Amino acid sequence: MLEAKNLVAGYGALPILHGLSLHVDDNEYVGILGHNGMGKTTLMRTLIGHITPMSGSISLDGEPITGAGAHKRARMRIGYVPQGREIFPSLTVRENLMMGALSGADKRRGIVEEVLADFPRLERLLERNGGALSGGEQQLLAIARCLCGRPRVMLLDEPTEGIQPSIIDEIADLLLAIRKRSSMSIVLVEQNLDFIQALSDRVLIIHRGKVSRTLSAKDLSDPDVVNEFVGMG
Ligand SMILES: Nc1ncnc2c1ncn2[C@@H]1O[C@H](COP(=O)(O)OP(=O)(O)OP(=O)(O)O)[C@@H](O)[C@H]1O
Repeated sequence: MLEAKNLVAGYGALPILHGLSLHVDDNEYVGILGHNGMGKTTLMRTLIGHITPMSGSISLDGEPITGAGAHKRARMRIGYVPQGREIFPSLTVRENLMMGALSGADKRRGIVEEVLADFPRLERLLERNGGALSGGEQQLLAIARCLCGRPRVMLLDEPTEGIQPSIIDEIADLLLAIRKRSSMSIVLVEQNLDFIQALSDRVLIIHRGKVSRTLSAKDLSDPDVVNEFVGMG
């Protein structure tokens, strides 16, 4: 459904991705692992349209979207939850969610309420400013805001970074429940091996700007594999 072919992308004249290809099917959750600085965030920013690749192509259902900006991609229902969350700190939780609904393709009334049904912790905080939430609550808000745009594919960049374990479990349970009842796909960049293993159908190892290997979630239980290909074990 989402397909990237031979992406070369980076900053200025310096490529960070060196011919990276990947595809994500409907309802598939694909994890991405790699050392710091290997280009995981650069990949996400290229997929969402913040970075225009120097060469290569990106398509959604066969339609080329390589040159389309982030707003068009949101309308095409590619959602992005960036590393560091980037919620609006001076807007309330409710207003943050309304912004997410506005940027998406589906402008139906009631979307915010539908999404909130999965986020009881946020329902209690609706009138609080985003900046006054804990890190974990902000992460939940960033995911909920993205879901308000009704994404077909959600790009999630290190959602567990700096988050308390109970909220990490909530996020994992929520994403697994969504997979059961919708066809949404996820591309998940993550350093937390337990989390990526719990959620991913396949895990791509990124090394020097390319996919160097594809692992099954089961492979991640093998410390030798993890040491060899990820160096995090
Ligand atoms: N705005 C920028 N301008 C120039 N170089 C950048 C910029 N952002 C990132 N880089 C460089 O691109 C390389 C890849 O960075 P990227 O953030 O994609 O890596 P990453 O795999 O996501 O790492 P991390 O796990 O640390 O977030 C790094 O060497 C980084 O210094």
